[in-house]
Amino acid sequence: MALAAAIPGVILAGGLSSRMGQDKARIRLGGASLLDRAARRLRPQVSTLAVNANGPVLFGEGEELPVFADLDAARAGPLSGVLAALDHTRRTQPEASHVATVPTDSPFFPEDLVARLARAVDGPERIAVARSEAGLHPVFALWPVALAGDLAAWLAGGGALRVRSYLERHQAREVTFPPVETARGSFDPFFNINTPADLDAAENWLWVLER
Ligand SMILES: Nc1nc2c(ncn2[C@@H]2O[C@H](COP(=O)(O)OP(=O)(O)OP(=O)(O)O)[C@@H](O)[C@H]2O)c(=O)[nH]1
Ligand SMILES: [Mg+2]
Repeated sequence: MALAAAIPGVILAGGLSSRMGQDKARIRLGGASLLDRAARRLRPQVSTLAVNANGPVLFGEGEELPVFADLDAARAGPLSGVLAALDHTRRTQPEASHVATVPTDSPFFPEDLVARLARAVDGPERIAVARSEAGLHPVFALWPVALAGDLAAWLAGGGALRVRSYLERHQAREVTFPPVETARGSFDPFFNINTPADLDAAENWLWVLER
């Protein structure tokens, strides 16, 4: 199946950031917020861009984007954001077959993420998800709009909240991405900032990359 060229993108920023202790989307890394960084990186890869968040969103120097919240207050983890993304896409871009999601807290994700995931999609109900040496990265995925009803029923029916369980249920296609090579060694392109220590590590990799 040739995926329609136009794939919308959504940045998932609806979590609680409890390990960081403050909204991760607003945290600054090398002079830009994590949200602005994610937007800058995803923008060239998608047709339109929006943000899933459950509180106020701050666009610093970045482009102002449409924001939509979870459909209910359950805060059932990343799948709540995915469901909201499917609903948003169905309403705003009825012609799109899939929507791409990335989290707000992984500033180094691949610049060919969406293109490579799209090549793995072989049908209108196929999910494609990213993998690297570090493992599976369940929120870096292309989600079929056709699964909106199925995912809503899965969450409402008390289906497992783990994204992995939902990916297994639908036999998602996995696409493996290589490490980022630098003069100081390699690191995972899906490096994820959950804690203040992770932020320090990200500052170091950014410094190395900009050298
Ligand atoms: N919409 C929505 N997104 C969520 C929810 N929980 C997590 N996410 C998103 O899922 C992705 C992975 O989340 P984590 O980094 O594990 O969680 P977090 O809630 O942001 O941070 P912690 O509270 O420290 O776990 C991020 O993009 C989050 O914004 C939720 O209940 N609703
Ligand atoms: Mg995280």
